[in-house]
Amino acid sequence: MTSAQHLLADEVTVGYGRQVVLDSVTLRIDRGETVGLRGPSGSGKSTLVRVLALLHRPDRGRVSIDGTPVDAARYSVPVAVRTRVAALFQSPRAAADPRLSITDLIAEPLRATRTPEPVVRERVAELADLVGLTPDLRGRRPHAVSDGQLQRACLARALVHGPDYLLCDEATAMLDASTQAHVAAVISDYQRTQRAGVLVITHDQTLMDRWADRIVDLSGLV
Ligand SMILES: Nc1ncnc2c1ncn2[C@@H]1O[C@H](COP(=O)(O)OP(=O)(O)OP(=O)(O)O)[C@@H](O)[C@H]1O
Repeated sequence: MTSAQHLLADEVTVGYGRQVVLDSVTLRIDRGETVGLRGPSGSGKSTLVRVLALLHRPDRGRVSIDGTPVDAARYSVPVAVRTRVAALFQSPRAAADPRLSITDLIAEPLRATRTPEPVVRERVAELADLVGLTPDLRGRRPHAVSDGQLQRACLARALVHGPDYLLCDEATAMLDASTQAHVAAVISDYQRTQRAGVLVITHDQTLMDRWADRIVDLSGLV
């Protein structure tokens, strides 16, 4: 019997105060596929991403990774499990610590899991190359690079542990056309070569149609 290879939100319910945002929603992302998630503004797409990324614990229901249920929030989950899932959000400035250099930003998740420093340096250089960050940019801090360059760094950081699942929440929305195309291409290549499962949220219907293997509508997931 082959083991399950999917990231699953299973009958997940989330409310903020009295507002129920997700009501028993089930969504499955298989390894090797790109799922597009759409739904009206405010329908809970970002909330579902935070639940799947183990950043928000649902009120009911659960997330499972490759068939193993995850019942705790991110930092109570063992490293080997939580590093299987990474997320990339719309605003790199909100996600990046302004005190860190681009290199340290990418390295942060590796250092947090006590990776030996020579391995950190090698992996950061490899990923910075992959996302197109030239060496002159790597010592700069976030205020000294563009949004597009910072989002490339956030993508490198998201990939640094080699996640099996990557969640992209409007990750290319703030980027100019050429950076958007490059970031999307890096994610697609990663998805193919690592057989990763990818979730994409974008308001750009053309990009969604091109990128996703299948598209699910959040309003149809209850
Ligand atoms: N931390 C929070 N506290 C209170 N309410 C929240 C919080 N986060 C989201 N909400 C509310 O939950 C609802 C769903 O928000 P969410 O961002 O998940 O939707 P979305 O589908 O991603 O929207 P959009 O397409 O506009 O980004 C909205 O009404 C929002 O105001």
